[in-house]
Amino acid sequence: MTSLSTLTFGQRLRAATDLHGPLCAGIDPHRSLVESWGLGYDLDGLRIFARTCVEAFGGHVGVVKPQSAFFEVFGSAGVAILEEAVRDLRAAGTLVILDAKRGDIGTTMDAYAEAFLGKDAVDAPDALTVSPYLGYGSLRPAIDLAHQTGRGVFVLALTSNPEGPAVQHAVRGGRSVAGTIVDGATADNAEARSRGEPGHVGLVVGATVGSAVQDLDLDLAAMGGPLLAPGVGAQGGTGDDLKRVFGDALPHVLPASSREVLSAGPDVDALRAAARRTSESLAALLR
Ligand SMILES: O=c1ccn([C@@H]2O[C@H](COP(=O)(O)O)[C@@H](O)[C@H]2O)c(=O)[nH]1
Repeated sequence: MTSLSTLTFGQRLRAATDLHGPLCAGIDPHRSLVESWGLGYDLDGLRIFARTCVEAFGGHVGVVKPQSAFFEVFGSAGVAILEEAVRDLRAAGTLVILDAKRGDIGTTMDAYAEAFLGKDAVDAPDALTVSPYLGYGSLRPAIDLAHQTGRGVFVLALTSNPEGPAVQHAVRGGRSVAGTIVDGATADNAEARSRGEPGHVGLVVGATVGSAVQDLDLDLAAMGGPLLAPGVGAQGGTGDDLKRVFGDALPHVLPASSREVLSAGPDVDALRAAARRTSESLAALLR
């Protein structure tokens, strides 16, 4: 039997979603959520919140996306809790996309890549979200290192927030900014695509972006990598929105939902059941 660690990120992601469904469950310990679980908004509360999510999702949900910001708020001790969650989720067989949206000039990007995607990275996730707004090419160290270490990256293309279009829809030389990002990912996934396999470069396209994919003439189905779609649930994105936004790219979509699923906590069984219900209804819609 092939060991999981010899598989590429694209292959592992496909196996995880085939087994557990397409949901990417977020771990976003907002103050209001932590308090609604009856916990203090402090290190002890954060630790219990994270461990409860790990117990509910680990081995039961295919993909989990912790939001780094909510752990960084608590300084290095908060980051240690995040690292523990990443380690425990992966040990339970759940893929982890760390939502840290790193992006910088190439030489600094080298260091970010080593920190999160390198072979010696501490408690490294399976994939990292990255921001291309210093230019898609500035992400080269992360894209290449992820490929070498069997990990993935998710590049922001069309984000779910209302401020995104001002930058992402801008056109230069006849191509939108988002279009150049799709083109970059398509090129980086070409080799995997030629082998009929999913690529390791994914894109972030929000469930709330309306007709932008069609308006900007983006061929997401041909991109060859996964499409992480935040905005489902608390931001108003629905299953029908996913259908409208992604069209024939739907089979590649990984819908991400944090607050809506997390609001079923703190009971582990209730949290797990909410994730399972969401995943099942999304699977029926996407496949
Ligand atoms: O375009 C983007 C990119 C990332 N996010 C992140 O996803 C979750 C969404 O949380 P919900 O509670 O389901 O709204 C959060 O961590 C965001 O930072 C996004 O929403 N949109």
